[in-house]
Amino acid sequence: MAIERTLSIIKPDGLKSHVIGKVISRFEEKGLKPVAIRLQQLSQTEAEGFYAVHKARPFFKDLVSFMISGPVVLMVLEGENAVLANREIMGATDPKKADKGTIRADFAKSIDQNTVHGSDSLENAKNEIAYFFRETEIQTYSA
Ligand SMILES: Nc1ncnc2c1ncn2[C@@H]1O[C@H](COP(=O)(O)OP(=O)(O)OP(=O)(O)O)[C@@H](O)[C@H]1O
Repeated sequence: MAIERTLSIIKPDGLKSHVIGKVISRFEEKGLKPVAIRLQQLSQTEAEGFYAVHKARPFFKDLVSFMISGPVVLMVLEGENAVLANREIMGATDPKKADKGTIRADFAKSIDQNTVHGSDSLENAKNEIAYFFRETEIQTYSA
């Protein structure tokens, strides 16, 4: 088992529905430690840059508008197999298809307002963490 870091974002709908604490608890309960946390209003340029891989997708414009519709919580999560573990805790992109007990099944309204983002590979996690955090903003701690 490898200790990894991954980027997690609580999207604007998660803040509007007041589930920041519940979402973070889901991670902590499953052994993913937040080692950096910041509340931030993303600019349009930051959101477009973050989702640049989706630029050609039909939902890109709406995705960017949604991501700047209010502040988000940016987090680095650390733990065993953190990238995959986070994806499992989040559930499928579409909350209607997400397993019961996952964040998206329990808190998300729709595929476009799906409460959380999580890096989908270790390589993307490294890039996404570096997109938002300097190494000095990440503070690790043991049990
Ligand atoms: N068909 C769609 N209609 C509207 N929005 C979509 C659609 N597909 C994806 N999205 C939005 O774009 C985001 C990125 O899509 P992607 O396919 O990378 O999903 P994901 O990896 O599960 O989500 P994320 O990257 O946010 O963790 C999704 O989280 C969702 O908010």
